[in-house]
Amino acid sequence: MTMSPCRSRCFVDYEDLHQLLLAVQEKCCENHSQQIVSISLQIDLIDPLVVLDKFAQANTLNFYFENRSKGEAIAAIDAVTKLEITGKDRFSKTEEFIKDCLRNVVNFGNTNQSFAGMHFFSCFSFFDQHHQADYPFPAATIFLPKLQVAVKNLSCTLVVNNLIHANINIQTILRELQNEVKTLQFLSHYSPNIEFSPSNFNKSKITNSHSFKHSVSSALEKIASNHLRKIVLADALDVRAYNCFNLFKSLNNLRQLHPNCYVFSTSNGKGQNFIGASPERLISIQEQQLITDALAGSAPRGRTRNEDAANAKNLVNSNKEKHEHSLVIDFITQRLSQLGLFPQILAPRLRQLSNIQHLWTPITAVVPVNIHPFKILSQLHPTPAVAGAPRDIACAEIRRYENFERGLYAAPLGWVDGNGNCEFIVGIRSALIDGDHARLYAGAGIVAGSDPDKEFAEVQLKLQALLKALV
Ligand SMILES: C=C(O[C@@H]1C=C(C(=O)O)C=C[C@H]1O)C(=O)O
Repeated sequence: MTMSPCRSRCFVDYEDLHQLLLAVQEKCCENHSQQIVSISLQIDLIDPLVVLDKFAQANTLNFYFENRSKGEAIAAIDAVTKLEITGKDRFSKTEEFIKDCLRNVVNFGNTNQSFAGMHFFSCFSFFDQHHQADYPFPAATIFLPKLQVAVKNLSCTLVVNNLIHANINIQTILRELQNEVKTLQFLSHYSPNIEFSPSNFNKSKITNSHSFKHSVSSALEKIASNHLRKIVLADALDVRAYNCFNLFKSLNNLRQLHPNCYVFSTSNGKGQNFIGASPERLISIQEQQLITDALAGSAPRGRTRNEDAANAKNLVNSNKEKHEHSLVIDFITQRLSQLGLFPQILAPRLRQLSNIQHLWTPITAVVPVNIHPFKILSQLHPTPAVAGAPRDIACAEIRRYENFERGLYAAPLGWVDGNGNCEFIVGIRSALIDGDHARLYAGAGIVAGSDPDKEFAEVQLKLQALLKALV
């Protein structure tokens, strides 16, 4: 038995792996079938963003997810298998896809590590059908990556997934793994030196300020006539830069400027990326413990400590903001209860970000093993934090008021493993990047008492914070 020391922490028993792959292939030949072999290895600490930069190609599906305050980051590169679909049953179809893959897997290596084993990466659009025919992402994408590097609590895990069948060359798989491990070993010594040099750009508005405020006033009339209680209206900003946007640089800026947000990026394999820094967790499940955020009601951060405290106090005491917030809590608890869960509402608190602060109420529940995370996603998305109430009426009105496709904006995006652990966030404060062009998105919740000027200012505040990170 040969042990190949490839780095200080990573030992791959290539002989054992070779035997396993041959045995799996033999079975595949007998049954005329395919099988996934998922190899998990502990490796030296490496920045997953550096991995994304090194391995991501414009023509592959890639995913990046980082939560600095939790000490977690994941890069997922290229797909072993994927599903891209549209339509109402997109959540149940993606659930079936995962279940099919899980029936067909053999694990190898260090499976007790955090983020070991198969993880699926997924993004959805806000609506299940696009009105813009050439919108570059499907309504649902899910993929199992070929290569995944994840960090949690300063420990780093490499997962390499392979599809084994009769015609695959096992030697090639082993050689590729050796090369990947070698490349990662080299990258672990690499510390990116990213200069912050804003590039030249031109901005153009999708909605002018007058028409956004007009939409808010019109929505307020509908709220006054009881047609609606809340609607979230978004604005988009188009930016054309002198050079192509640098994904790596933008993500690095985002994680530095918004250290307590989820920084994310997902690609469509055709050259477009959807990226952002979102404060809003849709669901996170760890060993059946679910946590979700009711996040709605906002105020800017103050320029001084006193101003900041005054803004926070006004926010916490505002009946209008509290009403906007409670609509989200009510919806989430109702939906979780309909699934047979028993939601617990934790104490309300403030979520203070670098530029803005929000009312925030975490809600927890225990998830029975027979309820898949995607069932919960399909129940919760979209919450009144990004759509409104009643939900269906709000969604129909959003289509009427907004003159652009929301696409992946304000929709679920995240990962799920084979044991029902997952983390999905809401893709707000986000941008669609296409070469030298970016479309930035942000919105604000409108309820009785909203002021069109203030709502417009809130959206601009969010857009400017994003723009600062991108260029
Ligand atoms: C819709 C967005 O944010 C949502 C709207 C908020 C509000 O209006 O107070 C607060 C948090 C989010 O739920 C966005 O940032 O695009």
